[in-house]
Amino acid sequence: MSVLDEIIEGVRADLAERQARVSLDDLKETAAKVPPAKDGVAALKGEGVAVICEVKRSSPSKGALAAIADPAGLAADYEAGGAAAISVLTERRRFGGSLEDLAAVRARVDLPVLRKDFIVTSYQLWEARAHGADLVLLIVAALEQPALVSLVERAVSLGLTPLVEVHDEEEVQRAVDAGARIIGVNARNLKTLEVDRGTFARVAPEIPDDVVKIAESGVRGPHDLIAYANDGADAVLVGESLVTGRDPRSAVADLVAAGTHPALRQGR
Ligand SMILES: O=C(O)c1ccccc1NCC(=O)[C@H](O)[C@H](O)COP(=O)(O)O
Repeated sequence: MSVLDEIIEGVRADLAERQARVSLDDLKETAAKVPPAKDGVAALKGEGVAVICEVKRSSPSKGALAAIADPAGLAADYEAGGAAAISVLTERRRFGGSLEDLAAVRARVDLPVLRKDFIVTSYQLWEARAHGADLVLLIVAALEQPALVSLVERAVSLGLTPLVEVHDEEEVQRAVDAGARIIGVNARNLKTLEVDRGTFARVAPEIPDDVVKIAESGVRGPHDLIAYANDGADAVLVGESLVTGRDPRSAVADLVAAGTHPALRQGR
């Protein structure tokens, strides 16, 4: 069984518990009271390279990263540093996240918030909306094509912006066919967990011009952002280096400064 399969097995078990506790009707009722979702595409397609900052306590590849007792406080620091959006890992077993983290972050920041999880059913989309998410991650490698198409459509119908994650050229085609307007190329191989920063440069040319391109994983600092930007990234998604650093706010500010530097614009 691959790491991805193992993660999804755990996600399904946790999901079954939540579904037994909270009916879909109740979730829909809660979602109806939440303010409308913010436009994820608009937030990520600005002048410079947008920086999406992640709330990430642990990971399958690295184990424990940071305790993050106050995820909303961390998100507020990210916002003050100039983040374009906040990614909240809500998977519990491997990443130490929760829907409570998502709701807390939503209540604290004005930025678009991404529910980053392993979404396999529309129930999880309703959960995302009910807890205030604006965007949701859909991983092509985790979904058969009919399920991907239906989750993209359902997400959009709920006002959510899907960020569709790919790892190779074939998955780009599937994401485009499913109607993705934002595609994230994850440099982390979900079978080996190794990060290959060259993945974005190989895969991004297959993504149509009108689709927002996000480089995910492996950003250690401004030099990695600049490399991804030179390969065509509209945005980067950063977790580990921010949560393990001493000053997340200034680390984000450094990334944002690099992403808006005039010299970068000339080459794009
Ligand atoms: O981070 C992992 O080990 C991981 C393993 C398996 C599936 C997903 C995983 N991470 C999710 C992400 O995509 C990253 O959290 C995100 O791109 C940020 O990456 P990084 O800046 O390298 O923490």
